[in-house]
Amino acid sequence: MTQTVFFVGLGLIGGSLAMNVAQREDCHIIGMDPDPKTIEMAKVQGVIHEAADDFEEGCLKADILVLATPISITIEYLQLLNGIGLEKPLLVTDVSSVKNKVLEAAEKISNSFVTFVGGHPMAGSHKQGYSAAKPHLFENAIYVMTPSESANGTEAQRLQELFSKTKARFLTFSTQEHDEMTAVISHFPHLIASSLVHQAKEWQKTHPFLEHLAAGGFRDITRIASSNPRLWQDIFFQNRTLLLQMLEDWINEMQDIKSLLEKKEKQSTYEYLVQAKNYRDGLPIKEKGAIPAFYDLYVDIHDQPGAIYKVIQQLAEIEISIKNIEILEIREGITGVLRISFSTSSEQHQSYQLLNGRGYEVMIEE
Ligand SMILES: NC(=O)c1ccc[n+]([C@@H]2O[C@H](COP(=O)([O-])OP(=O)(O)OC[C@H]3O[C@@H](n4cnc5c(N)ncnc54)[C@H](O)[C@@H]3O)[C@@H](O)[C@H]2O)c1
Ligand SMILES: O=C(O)C(=O)C[C@]1(C(=O)O)C=C[C@@H](O)C=C1
Repeated sequence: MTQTVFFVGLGLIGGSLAMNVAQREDCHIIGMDPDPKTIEMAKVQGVIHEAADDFEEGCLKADILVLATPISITIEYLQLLNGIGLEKPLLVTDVSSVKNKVLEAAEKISNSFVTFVGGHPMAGSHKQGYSAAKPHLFENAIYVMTPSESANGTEAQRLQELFSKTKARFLTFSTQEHDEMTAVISHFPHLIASSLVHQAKEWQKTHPFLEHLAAGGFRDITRIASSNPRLWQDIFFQNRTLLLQMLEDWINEMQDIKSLLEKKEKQSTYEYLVQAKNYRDGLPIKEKGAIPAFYDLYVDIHDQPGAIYKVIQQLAEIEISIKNIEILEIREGITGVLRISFSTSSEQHQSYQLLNGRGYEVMIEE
């Protein structure tokens, strides 16, 4: 049976989800977005079948509503649902990175046709808008569901089925649990990344060459500071209480590290680093089903035309398929590092043997 899905907000997340739903044959998709170019692109690509200019108009036609707008706007839309004269059930979900106020607004909906199940696909990018959307964005990512009081397991199940093409892994948490965990592993790190960039900017005033050294580690740790500032302002203020608490903990921790350095406590400093390394190395990056099982190989290459092609060609000759390839650092005329990811450890080791044997500088991250 065909169901009508109404996407409000077709940016990075809404666009990527809609691309997955569009692969199904049982869905009619309506899209709404204030950006006319977005609507045009989504229509041309067959990601939406129809555009709506009005929220109410779309809701009246829909069986499922997906709110993929900035969080404060999502809350405003939820508040509008009471005033809409629905004549059939409407399953509502969102994609917000912080859940407490969204659920609060959803619990206030008295319209008996509406059931709300919160959602948060835990993958994204520092890019924004429909042009950055891609159907495989959520492959192997965790997709958190936060059902409201009135939802039974069936509705969450229905959404999982709707988004099954994403190949995400669905888990259910309470909003509190969700917001605490995302504060630690997503929102607070973002705040720190932005602060590190500010620190570098300050030091550049007295060290003009500094920006040219900002490669490798600095780039890795601050990539997310290039994200959409409006979106993150919203996230920080939606999760403000927890972030304030984490800042307190962080300041205390920085005081402890400062004291280790002041007192020249080399052994304790070493142990601090070892403990961090052990915890990070133990994160379930290679665990099947959690985050994708990638086996990485690092190959030094020279910044010369065809250098990357040559490496790939040699792997293709022995029929090794590459899952992902990334240039980590490449500066004019200097050696760069190619990170090649494979699906299996055996492909990783075979590639190591081959390239190492042919004189490449190769490293495996175990
Ligand atoms: N960016 C990420 O990494 C990420 C990851 C997971 C979840 N999220 C959540 O997804 C949501 C959207 O973020 P995004 O990254 O897709 O942002 P985005 O800027 O790429 O997309 C937002 C879209 O909403 C549209 N929009 C703005 N106001 C609107 C309105 N009044 N009505 C309808 N559409 C409107 C915009 O035109 C844009 O297309 C946020 O709630 C965010 O917390 C973001
Ligand atoms: O990859 C990124 O750029 C992200 O910041 C993605 C990220 C994250 O912190 O992991 C950011 C916010 C979302 O709510 C979910 C995912």
